[in-house]
Amino acid sequence: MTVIEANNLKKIFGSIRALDGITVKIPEGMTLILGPNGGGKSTFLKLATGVYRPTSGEIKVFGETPWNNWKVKTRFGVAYDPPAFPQFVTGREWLNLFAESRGYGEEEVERVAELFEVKPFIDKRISGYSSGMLKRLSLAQAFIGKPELIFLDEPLANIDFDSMERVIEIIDEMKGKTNFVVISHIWEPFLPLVDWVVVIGNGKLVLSGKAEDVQEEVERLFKPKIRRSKGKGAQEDPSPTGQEGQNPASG
Ligand SMILES: Nc1ncnc2c1ncn2[C@@H]1O[C@H](COP(=O)(O)OP(=O)(O)OP(=O)(O)O)[C@@H](O)[C@H]1O
Repeated sequence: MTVIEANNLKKIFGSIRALDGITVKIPEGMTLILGPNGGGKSTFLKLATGVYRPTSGEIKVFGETPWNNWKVKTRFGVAYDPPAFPQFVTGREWLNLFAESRGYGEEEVERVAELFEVKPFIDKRISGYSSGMLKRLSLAQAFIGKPELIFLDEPLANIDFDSMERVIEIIDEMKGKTNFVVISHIWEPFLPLVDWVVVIGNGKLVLSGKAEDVQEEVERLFKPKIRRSKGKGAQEDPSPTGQEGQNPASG
């Protein structure tokens, strides 16, 4: 089944062609959207979630146009990047309000707060949250009510390693019951879970295909090739302590 379908989708901001005619079908399961900075990934997500209206063309989620469509919006959860919240309420107040708008109560807020370890700071005002806390709050919000589809924009950004593992585990546990569309520059941890990959660059569709079929291409395009300079002062093989030639084990 197709979950998201775009036909010649365009979004233009003044002179910027953020999306320049994307035609793609995203099937059920977990989809990873990749691409260079400024390529149009977040714009695609905001069109899919009804934040933006297409300049031309169309996008459909569950067969419906998300712009101005409150009903279809209740069928998915979203965590945007960067997360945006009102500043002068607490995390709990915000999550309660959001849950209530979807017909859920405080128990559901407790569940997602537990899931993403938001509880230690849930009663503090959001204005005092660190970027990692904001990210965890945004993830908790996206999972309220176990929606049929969850969009996550950079879910691993700004969170510590333990939280990263947790996010991957949670998605793994929910896979099969929930569809995921994830944008992430840190994509390797997701590879074992991914069914479909979409690459958007320069406002255009670069590729779209089954994860197993495009994995090599994705690695070729996005695997970081970091070369260290061998110039003056560079060390071939630094010791973990940084004390070259003073390894206590060597005497
Ligand atoms: N609201 C906006 N107003 C004007 N220009 C915008 C707006 N949103 C995005 N853009 C521009 O559209 C282009 C695509 O941006 P977008 O955020 O979709 O890219 P991205 O692939 O998500 O990038 P990144 O990996 O850096 O997050 C960029 O040139 C960006 O500056």
